[in-house]
Amino acid sequence: MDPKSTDLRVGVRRLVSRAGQLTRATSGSSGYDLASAEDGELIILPGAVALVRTGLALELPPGLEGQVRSRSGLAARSGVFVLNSPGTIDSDYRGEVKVVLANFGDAPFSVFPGDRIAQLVFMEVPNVCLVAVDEMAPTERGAGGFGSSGS
Ligand SMILES: O=c1ccn([C@H]2C[C@H](O)[C@@H](COP(=O)(O)OP(=O)(O)OP(=O)(O)O)O2)c(=O)[nH]1
Ligand SMILES: [Mg+2]
Repeated sequence: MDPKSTDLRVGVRRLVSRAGQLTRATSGSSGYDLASAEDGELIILPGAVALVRTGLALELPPGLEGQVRSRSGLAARSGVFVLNSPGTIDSDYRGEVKVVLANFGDAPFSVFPGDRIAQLVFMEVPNVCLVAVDEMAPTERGAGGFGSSGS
């Protein structure tokens, strides 16, 4: 795809030859699919969690993060999901992107090299200026939370 002048440059480094390419299933997909770069089958037992290698490292520009999100098909069909979804890939991280994959299903789940196990969505992180305050503007919700609006 030809880069447009408005595109944010994201460097992608493949750490191992078996690492997949970051691609989107369709041009309208939000997420780039993350595939397993483990060197063999990985079996995640029911109730277990595995840290799955992607073999990829990213160079994100300041102000951009990567969010590691579950794939709904894996969640709906197998009960397999990204435990910490959305996982945060910090812009200053230069290590390997890994996926914390949990199996909530009732059967062992096999991950083979190249299997698409999660997706990566790029999101802009606004710069904020934190200011200590003693008073806050009142709102209708106030301190209500955790079901305060009813079931
Ligand atoms: O699903 C994830 C979540 C994080 N990371 C990597 C990239 C991220 O920049 C780094 C730190 O993530 P996080 O801040 O969530 O972890 P932490 O427990 O706060 O560790 P740290 O103290 O290193 O920030 O770990 C992943 O590869 N996959
Ligand atoms: Mg952290």
